[in-house]
Amino acid sequence: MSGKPEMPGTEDGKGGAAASPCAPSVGDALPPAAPWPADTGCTVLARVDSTMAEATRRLPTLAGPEWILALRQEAGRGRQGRGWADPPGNFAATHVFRPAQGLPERALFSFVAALALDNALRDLGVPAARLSIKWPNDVLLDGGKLAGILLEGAGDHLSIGFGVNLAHAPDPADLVPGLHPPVALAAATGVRVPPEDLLARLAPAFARWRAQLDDYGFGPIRTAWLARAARLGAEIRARTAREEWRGTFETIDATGALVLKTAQGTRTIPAADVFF
Ligand SMILES: O=C(O)CCCC[C@@H]1SC[C@@H]2NC(=O)N[C@@H]21
Repeated sequence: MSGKPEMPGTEDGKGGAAASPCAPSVGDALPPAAPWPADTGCTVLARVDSTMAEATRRLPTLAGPEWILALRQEAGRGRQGRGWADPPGNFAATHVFRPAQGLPERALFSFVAALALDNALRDLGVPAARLSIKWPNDVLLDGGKLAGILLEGAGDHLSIGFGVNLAHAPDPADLVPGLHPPVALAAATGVRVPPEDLLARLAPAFARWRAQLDDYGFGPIRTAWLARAARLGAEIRARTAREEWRGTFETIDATGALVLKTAQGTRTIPAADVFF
C-alpha cells in the first residue's frame, strides 16, 4: 500500500465514521505531508481513557502497526506512574507495533520517537531553533515542556505514547510539583495545529527514523539526537528514585544512557528524570 492508507477505523464512540485523519491535509499552506506509512493502520477515537490502555486492549486483534489518536483523553498516563493532563485540542496518540529489536534495544525507540516528533513539528512550521530535546525524549519549546513520550512494552509489542500541548498547557494544579514547566504551542508561537495534522506528519517521520534504526542501528540516530539535545555540555541534574547527580551533560552512549561528568567522576545513567 502506498500513499493514503485504506480507510482507517475512525470511531466517534457512536459508530459513526469521519474523514480519514491519516491523509495529509488538503489546502494547507505548508508543503504536503509525506505519504502515510505502508501497512500502518489508524484509528481516531472521540474519547478514551488512555490511548496506551486502548493499544493494549487492541493487541489481540491487531493486524499490523497501528496509530491510535484520541480527541479527548480522560485518564492519560505519564512516566514513572504519573498522570498526564490532556486539555481539549492537545495531541494524544499511541503507536503500537512489533519491533525487530529485542527487549534491551527497545529503549532506543525513545530517541526515534523524539526525533520524529521534532521533525513533525518543524514540518508544521515550528522554528527548529526554538525546539530541543531533553534526555531522553521530552520535546521542549523555548525550554518549556511541549511534549512527553511514554514507552510501554506488552509481550512482543511496543506502545509509544505521544502527548503534545498543541492548544493548552496543563493547569499547574494538575502537575506534580517540581516537574519541568509546561508550555503550549499555540500560546508560545501562534501556530495552531489540529491533532490530525500533527499525526499526518508524525507517522511518516516515525516510520523514516524507525527504518534508520532497523537498517543502520543506533549510530545515525544518536548523532541526530545529539544535534537536537537540550543542555549538551551544560550542567544538569539527573534524579532517580534513590539518588540525584549534578554534573556536565557530556553525551549519550551507544545504549542511549546519559553520560554525566560529576565532581566524583563520570556517571553513566540508564534512566532518570533530568532537571536544569
Ligand atoms: O510523562 C511524560 O512525559 C510522558 C507523557 C505521555 C503522554 C501520552 S498522551 C498519549 C499517550 N496516552 C497516555 O495515556 N499517555 C501517552
